[in-house]
Amino acid sequence: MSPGAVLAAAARELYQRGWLPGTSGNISVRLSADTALITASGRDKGALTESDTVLVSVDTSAAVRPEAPRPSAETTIHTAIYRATKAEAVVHTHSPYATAVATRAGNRAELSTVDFRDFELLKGLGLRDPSATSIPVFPNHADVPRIAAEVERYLIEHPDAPPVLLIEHHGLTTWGADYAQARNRMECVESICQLSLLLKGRAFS
Ligand SMILES: CSC[C@@H](O)[C@@H](O)C(=O)COP(=O)(O)O
Ligand SMILES: [Zn+2]
Repeated sequence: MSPGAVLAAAARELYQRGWLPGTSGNISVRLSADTALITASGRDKGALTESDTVLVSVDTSAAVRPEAPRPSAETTIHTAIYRATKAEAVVHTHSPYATAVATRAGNRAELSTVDFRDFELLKGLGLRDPSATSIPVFPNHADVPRIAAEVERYLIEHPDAPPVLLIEHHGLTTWGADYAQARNRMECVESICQLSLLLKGRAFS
């Protein structure tokens, strides 16, 4: 399968799980040192096809070909992650439990963190110490490049940060060495957030 067909099939699968409602969410894979393929903006992710993907520059976040569809509105966040980490794939969802945790834990104006401890699924995140982690929660600025700049600065200043970020009132982003790993991490975090909410308050200790 071509990278575009892989992205489209991935988006359809995440949509079926209920994690990309109402055209939300975006996925990208790195294709070379300076390029990544990302989902086009505003498309129904449950019906995505290969033609709904766009090649963008990791350096500028712009589409490589001017006639291409408009890339995701959140392309700058993906490219910030590619510049700041060794990620080869990035997944952004509006999965409900992670979004609820981000919204309860966040601070509208400033970066905060949410701490998780002792969940077996933390082992799915590739952490040096999987017994606990601190996930950053970024303010949901209307200006997406401002979110991206804060993400890039945080990841450069915290090289051991988990491959996960939350955006308040918005959603979840994970990344990994390939799409399968990024998606698997997303599923682990969504499940940890669900468990945290079931356990009421434990995510906010
Ligand atoms: C449908 S509202 C969600 C969007 O504002 C955005 O957060 C999102 O996840 C999808 O944006 P997109 O530009 O389609 O990649
Ligand atoms: Zn989003």
